[in-house]
Amino acid sequence: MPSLDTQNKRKNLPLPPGPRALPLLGNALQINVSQPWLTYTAWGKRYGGIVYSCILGQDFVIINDENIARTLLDRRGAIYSDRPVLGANKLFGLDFNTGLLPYGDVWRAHRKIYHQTLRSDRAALYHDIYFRKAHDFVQNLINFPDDLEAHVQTLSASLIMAVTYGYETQIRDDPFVHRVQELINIITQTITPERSALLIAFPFLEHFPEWFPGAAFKRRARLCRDLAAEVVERPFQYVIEQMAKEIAPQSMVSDFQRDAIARGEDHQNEMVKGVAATTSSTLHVFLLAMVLYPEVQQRAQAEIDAVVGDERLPNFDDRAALPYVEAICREVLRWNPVVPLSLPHATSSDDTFNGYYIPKGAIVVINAWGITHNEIAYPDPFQFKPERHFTADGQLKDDPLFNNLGFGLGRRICPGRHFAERSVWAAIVSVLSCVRIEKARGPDGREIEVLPKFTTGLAIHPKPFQYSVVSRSATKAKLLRGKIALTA
Ligand code: HEM
Repeated sequence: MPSLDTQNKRKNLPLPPGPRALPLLGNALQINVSQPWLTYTAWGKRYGGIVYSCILGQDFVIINDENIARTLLDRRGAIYSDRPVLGANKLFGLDFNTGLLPYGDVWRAHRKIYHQTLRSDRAALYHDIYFRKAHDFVQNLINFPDDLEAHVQTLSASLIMAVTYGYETQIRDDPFVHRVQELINIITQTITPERSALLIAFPFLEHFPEWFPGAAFKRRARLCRDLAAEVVERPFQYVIEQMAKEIAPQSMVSDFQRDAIARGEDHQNEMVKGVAATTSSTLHVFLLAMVLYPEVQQRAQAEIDAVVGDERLPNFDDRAALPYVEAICREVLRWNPVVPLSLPHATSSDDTFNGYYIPKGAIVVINAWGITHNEIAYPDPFQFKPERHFTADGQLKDDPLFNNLGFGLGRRICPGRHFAERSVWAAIVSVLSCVRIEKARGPDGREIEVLPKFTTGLAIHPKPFQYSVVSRSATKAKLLRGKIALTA
């Protein structure tokens, strides 16, 4: 049942179709809370590309169709670029985060910084760093194959720390990487729009004491606030101290601080926080796919061997000559988008679309998972098939990685996508070039089957699975360890 406000304002226009709602609760009980994208995909099949639902009085518009998503978010950006005001953001000390800011001047100032430091030509300046970290990652995989989760986290957090703050993390077990990861786990598992609808509906929950039964989220909130303050402030202070001593290496923060000082502006600390989860989860998905699809791995390795040979490691100059590796990167984002419902958008004014009324303040959910699992656009959607990204005459489709729906849409599209797609490509091509990822074998010598299972939340990643890592070439292993020069 729509909120009273919505009912009063919609005049004669219907809301988009959707499931019948219960009084007060709305559709709250019909949603699979741990995997809401499954519910939304089922609703999409029944009601179409745009669906209305209501949870505890909060309007939700769910988009299950890429064209509709692009029409509304890309072409009507002035209406569809807000974020829902989620009580949980403030409670968890995350209201500083660009991804959660309302559409307005503060958000614009954040985006300007991202644009200055992460747009395509700037992201290209970090090529050395992407590969240096990718090579550390492959070495970690070879030396400590049981610690996959720690390695993907180290890779993504250390990339971000190096580029953002000029801070070199340890190759393994960096205490700062652990803190960032703790924060990310809380953010991605606790703060979903569906859970936050509870706080919107029952704001008094915020005031329950921490010891109150059922108020466990308040304890997590306090932990999250402390972590967020630490993760944001500590590295920023590090840069400021290094700058004062005139020994700060080049980084996004130091560059930006120098510019800001030159322009006489206040110092700002609005850099990348809490985004490491997406890059690491993407690599996690890639490794899972390689264990499950050895024939895909073999084909990619044959392509790399033919182009790169055994005497050097791949670099960005090889990219155009490796279309199958490119298709693997696209398929990783399609097969299991790590932010399955993107980040929720919200409408900042009323709108009409195809004769439907879209209320102001509605939470707009892009069901990226549902769209990339549509059987018509992607036959056999659960199969990992890089071949689907080629045209019938064998050309890679004109659909570059940085445009992938997995990076969101419209004015809130991921500003880190150029950085992310380059660092993910560097890691994927380095892994494929140097090692084979295989199923692990049990004591009887038989392969251990892998059944893909995922965590839940705003950003998801595969649950631990068993695999083994086999070095493909002694020369490349030496190149990785830096014993011989890295390029031919
Ligand atoms: C494979 C890696 C990544 C994926 C799949 C990804 C995906 C996304 C998605 C789906 C959104 C929401 C877009 C929308 O609302 O329509 C987003 C937003 C965002 N991403 Fe990424 N991202 C990745 C890496 C990064 C990196 C490396 C950075 C920064 C260095 C970054 C910074 C951000 C920021 C700041 C936002 C919020 C933008 C806003 O609200 O205006 N992301 N990302």
